[in-house]
Amino acid sequence: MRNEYELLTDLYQLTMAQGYWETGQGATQACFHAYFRDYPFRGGYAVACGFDQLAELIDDFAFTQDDADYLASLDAPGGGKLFRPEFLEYLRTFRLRVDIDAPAEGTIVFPHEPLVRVMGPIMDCQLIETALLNCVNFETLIATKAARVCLAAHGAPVAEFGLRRAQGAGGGMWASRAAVVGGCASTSNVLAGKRYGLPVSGTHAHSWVMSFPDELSAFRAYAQEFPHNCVLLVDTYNVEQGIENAITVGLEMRQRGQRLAGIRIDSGDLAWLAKMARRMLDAAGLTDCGIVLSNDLDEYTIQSILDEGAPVTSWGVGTKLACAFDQPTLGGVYKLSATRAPGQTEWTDRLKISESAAKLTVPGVLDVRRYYHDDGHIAGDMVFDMNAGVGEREVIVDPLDSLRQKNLSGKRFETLLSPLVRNGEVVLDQAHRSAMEAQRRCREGLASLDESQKRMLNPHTYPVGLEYGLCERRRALVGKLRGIA
Ligand SMILES: Nc1ncnc2c1ncn2[C@@H]1O[C@H](COP(=O)(O)OP(=O)(O)OP(=O)(O)O)[C@@H](O)[C@H]1O
Ligand SMILES: O=P(O)(O)OC[C@H]1O[C@H](OP(=O)(O)OP(=O)(O)O)[C@H](O)[C@@H]1O
Ligand SMILES: O=C(O)c1cccnc1
Repeated sequence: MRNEYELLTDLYQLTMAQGYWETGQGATQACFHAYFRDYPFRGGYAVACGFDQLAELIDDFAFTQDDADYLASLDAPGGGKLFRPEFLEYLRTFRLRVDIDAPAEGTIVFPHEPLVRVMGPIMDCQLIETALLNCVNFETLIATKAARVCLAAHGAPVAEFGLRRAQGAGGGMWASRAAVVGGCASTSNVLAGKRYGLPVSGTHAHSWVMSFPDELSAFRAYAQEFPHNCVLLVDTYNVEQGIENAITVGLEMRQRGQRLAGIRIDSGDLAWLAKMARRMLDAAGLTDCGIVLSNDLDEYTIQSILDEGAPVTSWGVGTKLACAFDQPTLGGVYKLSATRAPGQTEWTDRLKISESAAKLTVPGVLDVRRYYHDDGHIAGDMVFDMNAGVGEREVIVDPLDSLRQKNLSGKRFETLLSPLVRNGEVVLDQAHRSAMEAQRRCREGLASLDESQKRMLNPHTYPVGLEYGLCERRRALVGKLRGIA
């Protein structure tokens, strides 16, 4: 079945499109940027994600006769039809003509810098706005949550278990992929594994144990069936008794030349129980049997359990990861920053002024330079206008407080945005769209952050600023628009 992404939008995008088409305004070239304003989860970074989905959206974007028939059926509130038949006829042959640039998935990103740049006829740019924000906002949020959870786990593998609690099937699919981009070693979501090439993993449920006359026979049956990846859930009735039964089965497996891979504890005081389990397993000689913990975990409970010295081999994290439990949205926006009349070469700055400094937009056709210290840690991000370039003094100015400035001259840098779509065609090859490749990039990106930016409590704020000349230009434009310059 087609995804029908062309209709996965707010109605006003389509009514504006008809207006643009009718007035001839639709041919005006526009530049939009998607960005977010606040660090998710009160953290110190975010993990860019959702661009594979965005590429799929662009690939599939076409209005069918069925779409046109549906739109033709919509009544205008005051009477008559909402859409003109000539416009719907135009949509039938419409092809997107946008250029889209974004950082590679898995790149570490920060508030107030462009996460996606879209350029093309203004009508085209707006027709994709809602669906673009839908996938980039959600996936960036979940990839960031996953990175936080995995950092808290200190390298022990985290399996994503959230599908059953995710926000619908679509949310579950994207959450599983984004969780792996953010660092999860695997997902329990089989369709996501198939569709996105993610490692899948799993243990067994309490129902397996409950369906047998007793726990020991349930464990024995499971070990017979899955001798190569046997993780036994020990908390169906009594954890201590469950561990003893697992030990019995583990020793039987050893006699057959097999290994009990682990036990899973899914309730109670997980730190206390994990320590008890380790003592019992070691005393029985099963020192190579791992301990998997699950049950309503997130980065905070994982940190607390590890702070208590719990000997944990791996983690299963579901609900609080797949639903971004403590912050359900990233709040990313999509703002017009420049326009160009048909046939012209020069871009005209566009600015939205708001009483709140945080909501003042940035004009121009923007990109980001990421500067590095000699030791490989990142030093600061500069938002600059691609057409104006960067002045000789590589100074960034905090967009919310112009007194805060930082000189980045002489440091090594890279530019973050790279081509994803050109003239409506996806140009990023499949290899660069892989979730596992994005996971590697995310790991490297997290290693380039200072520890102070990764801590959970009041992390250090990373310097992101406007290039000095761009900041001055914005200041002048604000004055002009307010009639004070
Ligand atoms: N040592 C620990 N430190 C911090 N948090 C913990 C620790 N052990 C367990 N937790 C967390 O405490 C919460 C306990 O939740 P809850 O009371 O629902 O668990 P439970 O008693 O096992 O019941 P249920 O069977 O319904 O899951 C979970 O979020 C779990 O992750
Ligand atoms: O706790 P999460 O992070 O969401 O991880 C997934 C949970 O899903 C399963 O429980 P189940 O759905 O059977 O419910 P339960 O809470 O009663 O264990 C599993 O045993 C985990 O506890
Ligand atoms: O495989 C598991 O252990 C699993 C999968 C989904 C949810 N809870 C646990």
